[in-house]
Amino acid sequence: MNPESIQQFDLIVIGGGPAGASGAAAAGFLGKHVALVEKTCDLGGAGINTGTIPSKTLRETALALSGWRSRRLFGVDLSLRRAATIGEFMGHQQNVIAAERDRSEARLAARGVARFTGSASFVDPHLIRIVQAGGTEILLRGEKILIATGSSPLRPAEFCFSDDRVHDSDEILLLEAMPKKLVVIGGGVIGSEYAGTFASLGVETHLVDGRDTLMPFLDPEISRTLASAMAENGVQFHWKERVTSCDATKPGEVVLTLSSGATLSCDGVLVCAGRKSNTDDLNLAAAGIAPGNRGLIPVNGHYQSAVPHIYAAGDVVGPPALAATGIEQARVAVSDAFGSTFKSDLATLLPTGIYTIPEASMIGETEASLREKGIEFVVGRARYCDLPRGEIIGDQTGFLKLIFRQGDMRLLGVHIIGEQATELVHVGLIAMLAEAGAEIFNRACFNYPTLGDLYKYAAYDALAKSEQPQMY
Ligand SMILES: Cc1cc2nc3c(=O)[nH]c(=O)nc-3n(C[C@H](O)[C@H](O)[C@H](O)COP(=O)(O)OP(=O)(O)OC[C@H]3O[C@@H](n4cnc5c(N)ncnc54)[C@H](O)[C@@H]3O)c2cc1C
Ligand SMILES: NC(=O)c1ccc[n+]([C@@H]2O[C@H](COP(=O)([O-])OP(=O)(O)OC[C@H]3O[C@@H](n4cnc5c(N)ncnc54)[C@H](O)[C@@H]3O)[C@@H](O)[C@H]2O)c1
Repeated sequence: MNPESIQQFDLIVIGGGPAGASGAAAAGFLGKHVALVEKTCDLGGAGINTGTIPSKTLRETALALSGWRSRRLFGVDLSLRRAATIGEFMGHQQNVIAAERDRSEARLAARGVARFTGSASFVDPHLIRIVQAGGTEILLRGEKILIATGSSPLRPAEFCFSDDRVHDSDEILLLEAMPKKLVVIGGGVIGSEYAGTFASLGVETHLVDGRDTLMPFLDPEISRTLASAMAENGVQFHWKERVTSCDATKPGEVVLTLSSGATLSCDGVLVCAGRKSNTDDLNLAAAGIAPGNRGLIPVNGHYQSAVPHIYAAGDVVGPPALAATGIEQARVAVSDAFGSTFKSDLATLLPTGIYTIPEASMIGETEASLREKGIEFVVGRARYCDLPRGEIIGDQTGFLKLIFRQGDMRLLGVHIIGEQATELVHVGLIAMLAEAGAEIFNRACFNYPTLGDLYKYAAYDALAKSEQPQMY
């Protein structure tokens, strides 16, 4: 190819998911000449197309169709009296996805980002080849490069994904009929979220996990409460089990054999057994980058790879592998690449929001992490059902748990399960960023009746306990 036909950019972003789109927009905001290359026709990656947005929308649709939120309201029974159709279940998410893709395109256009469609790979550390659908090739040269190619579901060999009853978390969005009995493999975040969604629709739902604790990174009280709430919602757990074989040779039922020898027959299997980085097609060797385990690209605190002008952000660099964090990582990368102070570091406090039924959320320290560090603490709790707002919405299991440092009562950790947990956590997040303690909740006047008041009562609970210094 004639070198004059190679287009030059200040930044080439590979991947149009949350991380790539945010990095490209940030560089455009800084006045840089930016190209964004996305392999598929649609912007959005797992964030908009196959992960975050569809799964959250399906959950909300399932809650509405099943009348789940109103089933505990005295004298009101809006619970599902007929099976939801697949069309009812899937329709809303398709609209939400389309609207969010349009917003993402518009943001990039507003920042003057040039869009390319095709699969990108390295020719040399500055030169990127794009292969388009018809086989046409385009070459771009970038002063800086941001890799944001995301991740894909792991597909363990024992599952026959070629069968249309066996799905990963991408394919579940292509369901053409509602399963009667679904077995979800993996009680991580994806498996737990989808198990709750399907169970709330009345699908017989089984969850198989090799461990014996639901999401062990959660506060143990939250994890236990979540597991029992999910069981009450109809999820049947099979702990300390792995699938050793998946027989989909017969029509009708798929038969799964578990490590204990037990079998489970079902008409739907959803495998949520982790994810791997999308780096196989990038020809990273030509860039001088050696990926690690599951294809992860090693980076420093500014998301710079071993090759100084090449950055990587989002799922492709590994945990926490969230849309929330990928977006911020890409902004840090772009700031560093162009010497801007716009965003020098990733926030030290990163929330976790889990859209199970019920929701759970956390930020900061756990009791276990504080014990490990030898820091004395006081825990304050407030239950949804002890507040009028909790009573009004009929949330009988929800609670907020605040962890304060003994002595100065500075807030160190927030753990919530219940309605709006993923929103409520932000009150605690801001208090923690402001380095505030229990006193801020004493001073604050919250709307009444609200779930915000949980913070006040949990703080009062902790203040009362702090009179007797000990570890609670
Ligand atoms: C079911 C599910 C639910 C989730 N729920 C949440 C949630 O509630 N909250 C949350 O914060 N996170 C959630 N996540 C995680 C979140 O979706 C990811 O962390 C996020 O999408 C990662 O963004 P990314 O930009 O790094 O990668 P991706 O979103 O994976 O995007 C990468 C893009 O790069 C493109 N690409 C790959 N290779 C190439 C190439 N060679 N050339 C050009 N383009 C390429 C891909 O086509 C893709 O569009 C969820 C994930 C799943 C699967
Ligand atoms: N709300 C959110 O923030 C959100 C929602 C969904 C996904 N995500 C992101 O998606 C990523 C991946 O999630 P995931 O749930 O697929 O993976 P994961 O690694 O979190 O969980 C996988 C689970 O599957 C189990 N497992 C694996 N193989 C198994 C087997 N053969 N038999 C039985 N159990 C098995 C593991 O014990 C584990 O509990 C996470 O990193 C998370 O960051 C985030």
